[in-house]
Amino acid sequence: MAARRAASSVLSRCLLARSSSSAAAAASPGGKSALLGPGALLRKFGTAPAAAAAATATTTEEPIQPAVEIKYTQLLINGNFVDAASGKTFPTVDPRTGEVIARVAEGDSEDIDRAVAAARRAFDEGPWPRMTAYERCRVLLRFADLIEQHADEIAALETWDNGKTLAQSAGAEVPMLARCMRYYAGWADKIHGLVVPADGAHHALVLHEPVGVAGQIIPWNFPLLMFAWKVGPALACGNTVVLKTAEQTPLSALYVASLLHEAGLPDGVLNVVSGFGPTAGAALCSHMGVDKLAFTGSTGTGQIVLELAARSNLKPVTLELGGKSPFIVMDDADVDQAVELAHHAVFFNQGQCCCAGSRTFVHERVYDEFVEKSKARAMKRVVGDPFRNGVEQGPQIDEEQFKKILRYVQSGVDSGATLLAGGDRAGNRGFYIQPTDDMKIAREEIFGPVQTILKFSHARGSGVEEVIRRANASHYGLAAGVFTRSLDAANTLSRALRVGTVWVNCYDVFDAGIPFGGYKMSGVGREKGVYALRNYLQTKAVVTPIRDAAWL
Ligand SMILES: NC(=O)c1ccc[n+]([C@@H]2O[C@H](COP(=O)([O-])OP(=O)(O)OC[C@H]3O[C@@H](n4cnc5c(N)ncnc54)[C@H](O)[C@@H]3O)[C@@H](O)[C@H]2O)c1
Repeated sequence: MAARRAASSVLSRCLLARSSSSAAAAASPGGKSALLGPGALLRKFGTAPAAAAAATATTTEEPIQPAVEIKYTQLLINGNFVDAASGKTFPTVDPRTGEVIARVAEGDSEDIDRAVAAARRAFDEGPWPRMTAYERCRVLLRFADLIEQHADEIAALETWDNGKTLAQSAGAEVPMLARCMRYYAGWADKIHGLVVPADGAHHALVLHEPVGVAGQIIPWNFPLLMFAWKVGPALACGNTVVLKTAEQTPLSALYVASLLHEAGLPDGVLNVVSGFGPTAGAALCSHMGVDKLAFTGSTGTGQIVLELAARSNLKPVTLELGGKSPFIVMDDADVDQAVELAHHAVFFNQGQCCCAGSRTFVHERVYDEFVEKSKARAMKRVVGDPFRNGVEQGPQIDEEQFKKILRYVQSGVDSGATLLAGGDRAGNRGFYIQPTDDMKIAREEIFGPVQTILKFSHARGSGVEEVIRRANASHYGLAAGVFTRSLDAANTLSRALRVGTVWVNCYDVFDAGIPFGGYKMSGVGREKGVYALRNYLQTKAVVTPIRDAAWL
């Protein structure tokens, strides 16, 4: 059988459900809660008994050989693929097997120096900021065409290096990369300033200029999308770039960067350095020759990035950080649809999504039905080789993340949970749990396929204060989902939630034109849409006297 169904290996996603007997707990905000978790496929990484059993059950087949050649493993500096100055390399690993796909040049501070120097020259002396905006637009449009021509290879590379399903790479991420590039190509010749009607006889112009050299650091969960969100607006505005990719997923950015040069990008405009955070990443953040930083990753690293930027040259920083997003199901919701949407909100991309709807709040009137159906849906989830048709969930990115997810589930157990597993474990199908909102698993970002289902209540027809308060009781504020038939509830919730995106009766809609970013510790600034252009533009006022003005 191509893809093994979880029904035959239900330990791959356990259900941790709170005992229903406690009236006190049901009445409390922390109410009845359930956890659906982890469905990882990691033959070499399994440790905890439940997850290890699932991993073995789903990975007995030989991995499918990806139909793509690894062409680029060196750093891209000044238009050339080169070795690291140190000569060092590091392995990039197939998350299906733990085996090495390729060894990749390991950039560090010396390579960052080389890349920044190339970007500086390309900005100060090169044609990119000086060519017409329409010419820049055409390079980006040609790049989008090349992405589509090479879509199969790019998608295969992404799935191989990251473990996400090929269906997702080919059906969503590669098309979104091309779409995002066309979106920003369209902006290139529409960036213009203002004329201000100043007091007195002065001609006051506001020019929007490129910032200069942009340093960009991206994570491993959406390597291509993060490339698009960073590189697209920076290049459209006429900047040059040094991009530091995540050490777990260096391959796809190198491939598409080569296509961007084929599309006509001048040398030095985009430099790609593979390497680790504390070495290459920190060097980029601290570099005196970098004029702007854009970072996507965890909140903890974001704090380091901001500090390094402040201590060096005070370069402005955009941060896209972690989340613990609420998904709110009201009592008027169609439960079947809500279950499906909530399932995708949290399990999409193996749960490795900054905006994963990982705190599912469900109204008490539909809670039991919701939990039952969510359990059935999670049990049905197809875990397996991400190259196989029909597989919904591949492996987690690496051993570190896999173990971290299991530790979070264990922390639920340590907080008084009883494990409920299913299927083959007759009579001992999992853990029942009594979690509250204060549990670590309901507060911290797990970044894995673990769903926390929390119960809330309010008298029908009255306000939604309780769920608003609990949903907002987080240091994060990235996104939220609201599932209801009531326009009033949707309007109230979407204004009250302190988050950067509210999806109403939908989730994970990532149009290139819609801004994305976080409140609170989920980030600073916005990416995508017209808002991302602001990150890469300086504002200059030019004032000249007007002699004999016909009008002011
Ligand atoms: N808000 C968003 O748009 C968004 C999107 C995707 C992912 N994320 C977040 O990213 C995180 C997952 O990614 P991760 O585990 O790779 O995060 P991470 O912070 O560990 O790494 C992200 C990037 O930062 C680099 N880095 C690490 N230490 C550094 C340092 N000291 N100085 C400079 N750079 C350093 C890494 O090499 C990597 O390229 C999650 O928290 C997720 O929520 C946010």
